[in-house]
Amino acid sequence: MPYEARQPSCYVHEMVPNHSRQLALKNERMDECYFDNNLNPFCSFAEGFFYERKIYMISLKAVSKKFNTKQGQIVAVDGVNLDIKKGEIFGIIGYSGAGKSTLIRLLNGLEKPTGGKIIVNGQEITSISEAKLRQVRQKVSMIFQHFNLLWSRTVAENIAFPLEIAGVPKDKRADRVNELIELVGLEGRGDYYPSQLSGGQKQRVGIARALANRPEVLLCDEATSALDPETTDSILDLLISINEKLGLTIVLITHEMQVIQKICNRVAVMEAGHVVEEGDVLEVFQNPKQPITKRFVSQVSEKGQAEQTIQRLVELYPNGKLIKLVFVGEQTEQPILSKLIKQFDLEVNIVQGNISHTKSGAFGTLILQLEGNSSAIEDAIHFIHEQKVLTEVISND
Ligand SMILES: Nc1ncnc2c1ncn2[C@@H]1O[C@H](COP(=O)(O)OP(=O)(O)OP(=O)(O)O)[C@@H](O)[C@H]1O
Repeated sequence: MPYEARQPSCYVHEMVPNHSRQLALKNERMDECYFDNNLNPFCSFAEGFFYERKIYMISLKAVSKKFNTKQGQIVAVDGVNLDIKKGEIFGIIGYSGAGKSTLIRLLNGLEKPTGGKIIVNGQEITSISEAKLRQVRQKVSMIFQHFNLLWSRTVAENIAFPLEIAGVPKDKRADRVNELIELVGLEGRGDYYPSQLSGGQKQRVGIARALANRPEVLLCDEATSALDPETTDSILDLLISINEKLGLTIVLITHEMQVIQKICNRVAVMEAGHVVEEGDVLEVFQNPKQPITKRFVSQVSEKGQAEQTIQRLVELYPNGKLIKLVFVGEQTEQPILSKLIKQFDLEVNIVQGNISHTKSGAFGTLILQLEGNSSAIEDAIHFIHEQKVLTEVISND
């Protein structure tokens, strides 16, 4: 249902009637309609409730894309439903072959779906003419992993290119190019050729060029995958600032959870052509549901990495008991291990350990495998407790 019920009292004082939009709503059989001061979202009064119409910049309804190849049919995108809000940064993550590139190319009409509907800024783009599609594309621009710059043109000429195509007069082009060069932090580089720029600078040119015709949506196709981590960070910062300054909706595809973590409001996880999980980034990080999402989240969370390591150790050391000791400060200097071996009739194997030194002291963990009779193991754990070392049993045989 496209409407969300609200208690009547919550919006009344913020709304002004808007007659032109009332006409638009007549078809939707609403009794009355009101708008907030920004005319967005608009609401209507019907059956005693206010309904807030959710405004989406992009909606995908049961979208599929199949390719017929010599080897048979490939279903690259399979029945995807997605709603991307105006002004948000939306990330689509998946491993290679999941269907991300195909999906993003569907959003600006570079690919035509074999099933379903795609609505961009209120316009259904799946069945419109090529001429109309070209207009939509001016409002939905794209940046690429390998920048796709014109190598024989300078930075300024690259940025001016979409303006030339759109028929913007020369003097206006020059002003807009200067504005864009400043926006992306390339002052003084206007006369350089792409070959004279670093990877990060090339992507800045790509971003400036994509923004030239004031798009409403920026699609980013693995835009930072060819960059080193530091440059990636600076390009992501630039995307955040553009999103905030211009209110631009950004849709990006990536296979790196760091990118999602750093800049996205919401994320969809793709696997084998399907969106298998979707939600606010924080929620997905805190409570990933699907195995593939858990794997992506573990790329970036220490907890996730530790869980993965422990899982591996449990498989590698199935006998006895695996215990984890956590040392903090002075405990790191105690000879616990030698006492343990001397006092108890046990096989003690060090499975993994690390100590990190920080300005405020040392801390570390040690994972041990204890093999022997069960009462000796219990006594040993009790002994470690007495030394005030935090102990956790992570597996029993
Ligand atoms: N033009 C095409 N013709 C035939 N098959 C295609 C075409 N484009 C994509 N595919 C196939 O569709 C599937 C999804 O590909 P897609 O490139 O969308 O995935 P991806 O998640 O972007 O992966 P990658 O990051 O490796 O590009 C793959 O099996 C791919 O081989």
